[in-house]
Amino acid sequence: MLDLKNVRKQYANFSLECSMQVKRGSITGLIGANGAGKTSIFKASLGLIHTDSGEIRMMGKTPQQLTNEEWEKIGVVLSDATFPNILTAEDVGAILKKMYHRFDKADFEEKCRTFAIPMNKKMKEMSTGMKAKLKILMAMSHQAEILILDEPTSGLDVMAREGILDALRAYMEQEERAILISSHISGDLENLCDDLYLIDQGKIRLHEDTDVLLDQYGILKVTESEFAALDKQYILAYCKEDFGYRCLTDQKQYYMENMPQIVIEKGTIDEVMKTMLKGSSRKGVSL
Ligand SMILES: Nc1ncnc2c1ncn2[C@@H]1O[C@H](COP(=O)(O)OP(=O)(O)OP(=O)(O)O)[C@@H](O)[C@H]1O
Repeated sequence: MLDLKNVRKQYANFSLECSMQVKRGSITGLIGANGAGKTSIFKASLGLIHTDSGEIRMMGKTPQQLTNEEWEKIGVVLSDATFPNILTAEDVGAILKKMYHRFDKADFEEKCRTFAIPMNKKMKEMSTGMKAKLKILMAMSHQAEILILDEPTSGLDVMAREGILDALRAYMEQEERAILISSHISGDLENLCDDLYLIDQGKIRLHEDTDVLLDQYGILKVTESEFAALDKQYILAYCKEDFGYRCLTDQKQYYMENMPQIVIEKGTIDEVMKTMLKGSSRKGVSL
């Protein structure tokens, strides 16, 4: 559905180098710290920024080759793009109806009610959460085949976030759809996505099925002497801690069977990220 191959973009102090895939029928998550390059990937995928090299294919075409009809099949949330803030949700609905053949007004209004978005309040008078929800509903309002959602849950409280995640799951009930979503709230992605990409300083550091990540990845917490004796063949990254070393493995079972004395914690996304990112920093060393 969306394919990025060796895409490169050089800014003065930042270099993006990325390959990734979003498949039909799946939700792909992109996770990374502030400034890691998430928005740049979203903008490149939509042809909104020029890239220096590499291939980008959205539904088999470059962004420039997409027809208006094909653009209608893409629903987008970008943090710095929205309608003028003097418009109300009702005005937005009227505009979307003109823009998209497949805009479903009744469904849009129903969802606005469900998510407590007032129809007649100007966007500039709405809360941050209301505006965030409205942007997601806009992206979902025209039966798009792929949703490109850059930090859509940012600014939402727990209940609103859960509601939106449920709406995204319901959106995926129709086959052949796909979602690319970024978030810095790893719990959101852990519970929603089929596969995850971890990006750091413009590079994809890890790509894994979420189930595999949660089942097979683990964090080994070892003392200095345990670390010295550790069989490191399945250690992906490690970093120094006060107690010794924190090591990331994608073969938790191997260490549980062969070194039962070692403390092994579940590989939550936060733990995996922390170890991968620290492992490349001054404090630790990547293998
Ligand atoms: N137009 C630009 N000119 C120069 N540098 C840019 C430009 N746009 C982005 N950058 C740089 O590219 C890097 C990645 O930015 P990007 O917005 O893609 O990160 P991000 O992961 O989305 O961050 P955040 O989570 O804070 O939104 C940053 O260092 C940013 O300063």
